[in-house]
Amino acid sequence: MSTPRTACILGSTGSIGCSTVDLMLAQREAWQVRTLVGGRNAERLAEQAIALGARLAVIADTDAHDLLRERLTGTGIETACGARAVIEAAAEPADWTMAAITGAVGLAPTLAAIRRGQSVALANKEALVCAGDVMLRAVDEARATLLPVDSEHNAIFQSMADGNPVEKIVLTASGGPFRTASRETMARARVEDALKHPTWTMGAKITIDSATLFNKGLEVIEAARLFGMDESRIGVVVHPQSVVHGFVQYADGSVIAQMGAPDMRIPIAHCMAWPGRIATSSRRLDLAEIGRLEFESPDDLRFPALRLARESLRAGGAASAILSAANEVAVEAFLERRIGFLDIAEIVEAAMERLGAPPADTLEAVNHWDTEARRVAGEERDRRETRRAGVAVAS
Ligand SMILES: NC(=O)C1=CN([C@@H]2O[C@H](COP(=O)(O)OP(=O)(O)OC[C@H]3O[C@@H](n4cnc5c(N)ncnc54)[C@H](OP(=O)(O)O)[C@@H]3O)[C@@H](O)[C@H]2O)C=CC1
Ligand SMILES: CC(=O)[C@@H](O)[C@H](O)COP(=O)(O)O
Ligand SMILES: [Mn+2]
Repeated sequence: MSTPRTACILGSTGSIGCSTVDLMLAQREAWQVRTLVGGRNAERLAEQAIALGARLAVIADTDAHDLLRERLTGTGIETACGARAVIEAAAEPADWTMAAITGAVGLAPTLAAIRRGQSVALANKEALVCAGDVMLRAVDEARATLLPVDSEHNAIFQSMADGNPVEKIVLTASGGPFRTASRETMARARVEDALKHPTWTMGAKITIDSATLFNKGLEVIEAARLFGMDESRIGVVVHPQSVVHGFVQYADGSVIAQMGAPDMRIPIAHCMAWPGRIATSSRRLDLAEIGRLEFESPDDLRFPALRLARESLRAGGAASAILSAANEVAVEAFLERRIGFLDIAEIVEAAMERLGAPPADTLEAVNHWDTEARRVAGEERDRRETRRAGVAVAS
């Protein structure tokens, strides 16, 4: 029997994290999970640490540490808490790390994992969007291997297997819950409506991003960074069934696509086994049962996110970091019912207009513009929230 590979899961308590834990439990003899990191969910983190026999469980929220310690008393599993402990945990030796913390807060731990120079399976797209140059430089310097978890990027990665020059890549988008909705319906959309993703089950932030199409915008930026391609060679097509995840077009006109059931355990398993493959119990595709695969162009008027993402790539510098940070602020405010659904893209556009595309080739600069974007987006959010409250009182 071969020696188990050691692993660390950042964001183990979330949607991607739980799928990764499932796969690791199904392959117990092949993996030794050393470190698990969660945000607030101490109960789930403790259960996972016990089930996997982890050595260390770290929780970002210091208020949740007592509960984590209590649940792990007598198990021999060490615990720690706070942002610094999360980064230190990510820097602990591990052959393979899953980076699945949501948002720019995942950047520092993901960079810490990259810097120790092993394999990092990247789900946390916001980190690559906000700090592309910094992250890719760190990958080169540490000779780390970055494996794309995001279903579309994993599909492209799998479809590029023959190493020939690529003419164009295409990412598919489900279109989200408002694919066929009118702008008026979208203006009135409630949190519950926006969280009804048609095909995937995911965390709240990415589910709202799918509804605005900012997820696809972030993914265009993610693809530009991962595959070193200009945005003009990265297409997006709406595909409501989420069966085809990405296409690669070659100079001879051939198009290679990857398909699979909409289940993240498939791309995660690909990253765990790469360059080999492992078995999963994920549902197999029955194309005759599905019957039809549809494709259509995205509507840029109802969904400005793709245009904004492309503008940010063309502008360069911190523009994509500003877009992503402002989007994080706006999505959080929408989930808290402080702003309307259409306000999300308007807040992002306003932050981009106000801050432009300043240089951002160091981590300090990225962090600075991330903070600035959150401040400016916060002002835009507050203005809109006040206006909404005024309208509500008047009516
Ligand atoms: N879900 C999916 O199918 C896909 C997700 N992705 C990307 O993967 C990432 C994760 O998504 P998803 O799993 O859906 O999100 P979830 O919200 O389900 O999970 C996020 C994880 O991050 C943890 N977390 C939050 N804040 C912190 C923090 N400050 N420090 C440490 N950990 C923290 C959460 O902990 P806790 O829950 O304990 O608070 C949780 O474990 C996102 O970037 C998303 O865009 C990409 C493709 C598909
Ligand atoms: C599973 C995955 O990779 C998500 O990023 C998914 O793509 C979201 O669905 P949308 O296509 O609706 O953005
Ligand atoms: Mn995706």
